[in-house]
Amino acid sequence: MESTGLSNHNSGQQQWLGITEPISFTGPAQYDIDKSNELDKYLQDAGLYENQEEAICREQVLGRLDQIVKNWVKTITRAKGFNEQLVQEANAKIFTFGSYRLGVHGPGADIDVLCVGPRHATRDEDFFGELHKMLSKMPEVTDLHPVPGAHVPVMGFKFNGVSMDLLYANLSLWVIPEDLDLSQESILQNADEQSVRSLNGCRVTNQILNLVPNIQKFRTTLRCMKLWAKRRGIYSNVAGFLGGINWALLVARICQLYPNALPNMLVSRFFRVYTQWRWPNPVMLCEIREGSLGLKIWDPRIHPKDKNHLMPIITPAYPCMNSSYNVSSSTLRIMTEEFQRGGEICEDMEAKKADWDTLFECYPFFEAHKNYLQIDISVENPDDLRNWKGWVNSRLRQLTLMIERDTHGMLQCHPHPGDFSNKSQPLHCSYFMGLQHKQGVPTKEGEQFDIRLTLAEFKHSVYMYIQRKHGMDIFVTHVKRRNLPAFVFPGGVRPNCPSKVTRVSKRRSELRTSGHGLAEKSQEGKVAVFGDNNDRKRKQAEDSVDTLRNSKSISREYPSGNRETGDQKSISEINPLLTATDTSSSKEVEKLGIESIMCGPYDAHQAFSEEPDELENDLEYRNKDKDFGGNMKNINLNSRYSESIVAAEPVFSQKENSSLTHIHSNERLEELESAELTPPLSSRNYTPVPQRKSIIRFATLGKAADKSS
Ligand SMILES: Nc1ncnc2c1ncn2[C@@H]1O[C@H](COP(=O)(O)OP(=O)(O)OP(=O)(O)O)[C@@H](O)[C@H]1O
Ligand SMILES: [Mg+2]
Ligand SMILES: [Mg+2]
Repeated sequence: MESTGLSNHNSGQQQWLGITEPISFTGPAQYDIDKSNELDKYLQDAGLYENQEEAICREQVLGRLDQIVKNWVKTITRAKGFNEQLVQEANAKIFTFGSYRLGVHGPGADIDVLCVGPRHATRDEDFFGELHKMLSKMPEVTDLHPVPGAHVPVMGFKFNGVSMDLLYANLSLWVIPEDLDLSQESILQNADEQSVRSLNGCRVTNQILNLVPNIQKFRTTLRCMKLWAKRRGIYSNVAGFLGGINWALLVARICQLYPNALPNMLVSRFFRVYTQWRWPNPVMLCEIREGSLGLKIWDPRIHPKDKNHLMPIITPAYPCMNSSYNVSSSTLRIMTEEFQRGGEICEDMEAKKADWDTLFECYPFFEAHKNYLQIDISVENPDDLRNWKGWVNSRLRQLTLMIERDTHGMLQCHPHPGDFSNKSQPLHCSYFMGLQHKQGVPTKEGEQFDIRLTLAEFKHSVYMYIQRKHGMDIFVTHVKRRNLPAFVFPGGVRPNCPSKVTRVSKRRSELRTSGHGLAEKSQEGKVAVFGDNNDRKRKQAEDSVDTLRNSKSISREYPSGNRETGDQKSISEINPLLTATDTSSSKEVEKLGIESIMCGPYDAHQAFSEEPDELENDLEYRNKDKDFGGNMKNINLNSRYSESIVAAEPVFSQKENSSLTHIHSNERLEELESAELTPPLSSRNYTPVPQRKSIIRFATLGKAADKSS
């Protein structure tokens, strides 16, 4: 049985959850009560909650699905010749997990469901065979899409219009009891790898709910962070950002660290903690247990590959794993900037200089860069589009890694997590990536980057899709901002003038507008965020806690928490490290608190002495685990990539070339210009959209080059 994680330690009168003591037991001030109510309303107005009718529909669908798997298991038990008693006893059961189980799903979200079956109900023959056949005959079931070869095999479909991801765990039990408890470790005994992975989702979701001090506050905060991450373009596991599970774990840890905080406080502490977090120190909700079954757990001290993880967010159920292995240095940098921006806006909100709208502003992706890569894909048959899209989407992360590798990190990629399509071309779809010169590094006179080979290599790897059909094509082009196709803009209409400059983090704007010495500047910026000014604000907030203690006005929606410990003294008491500091400077105290929770057996300096090699690691992982249903042909990609990575010769060249990147050192902001048209290296019968150039050339042409910017 997994531990509930409730700590026996007492801090004053408080029990707490997690691997360290909380940073603060402070409860809400009136400001927090108001702000949390405002946030609730914002989330409701944003349409995040489904209505009663939809909720009932989901429950009915789940009831029907449970009946279906129960019928299925009886059918296959009988067909296998078992006696009537076993047929009667034969049982299968469904469990929900993911955002639906956590209670943070929005209208239209999928329901993640695990079907648990007895030992004689096999995955390949019975689940992906017989059950698939039964579902395919049901009129309520549409879009049935089995992916038996995936890392976590899944059957996707819609049931009465509700999207479902159905996994299967084949247990070693002959009979599945109705009150089966998935939390017990023995459930994993003799289960195959896929079953262990499939069970993991439910076990993790249950543990998260056990490990947060207040589920309702966790839910509201998580809904907020999910909406925020989607608006800021950083919600996507496959693109190298974070997905639902990762956001849930990050929020859950904040809930542990601030057990009495309301959602608005949790949101601001989220940004504060994760801006200061020294990755790759892992975020964990509980200790990583070794367990008794010898299953592989995340441990960079033992497994060299685990050292490559840049932003480890560890799942809390045995066998503990890192849920965010897709994060790269680029996506980590982008997310860190967003955390910084979020933190600054929360502080401005306290000063009444910003509101929730400011925080949730959409990231202006198509205004943020001057240069983009457009990745167009096409098929000949509508049935092929889903597979080809899924495959290419799962490979795009390679492109960013390859470009950054081949330009020695001087060109940075910013992937857009979504896809775009032009209504007039239903068999096409496009992905986009922003390109920018590495921030904070002065460019050299005449510096050029040639990424043609990189693109060719990428396309070559994409074309190795083993299920590739005739007409499945990909075409990559460089586009300047002014030449972006209209279909990427809302309503398919290109805005006449760029939207009002949206709020970026102070750190990012410093990096954009300064030349040399930016790394130091960003450090200064960071200090400033947590400097004197904030201590003053924090003091004000805590003063208002005291004021509230004497106040009778308590909101109905968010009654203020236990305030017995809501003062600075209690923070000092709970954490010996904090007692050594000047308690009048509570922000500094919190900062030390954040530092202290990162120490431990997985300390970054100890565990991560080697330079990570994301690309090699990722390719090896993908190649082996076939995480997107299709297989790659068996060629040794890894050794080839490793050679490129270690190559002493720079990949970029100084000589004149029709497809080079020129970045002149005396320009602060690079301007990129399309090259003369050169035939594409591998365009395979695809007709490019006019105006775009097939080969990439980047040139700094001075500030006047891009009149549209
Ligand atoms: N990278 C991963 N590592 C571990 N578990 C994962 C991972 N990706 C998905 N899962 C499991 O599968 C569940 C469902 O994944 P899904 O992508 O549907 O996200 P979700 O949490 O349900 O959020 P969403 O609202 O986006 O659907 C997760 O909650 C998690 O338990
Ligand atoms: Mg889901
Ligand atoms: Mg899902």
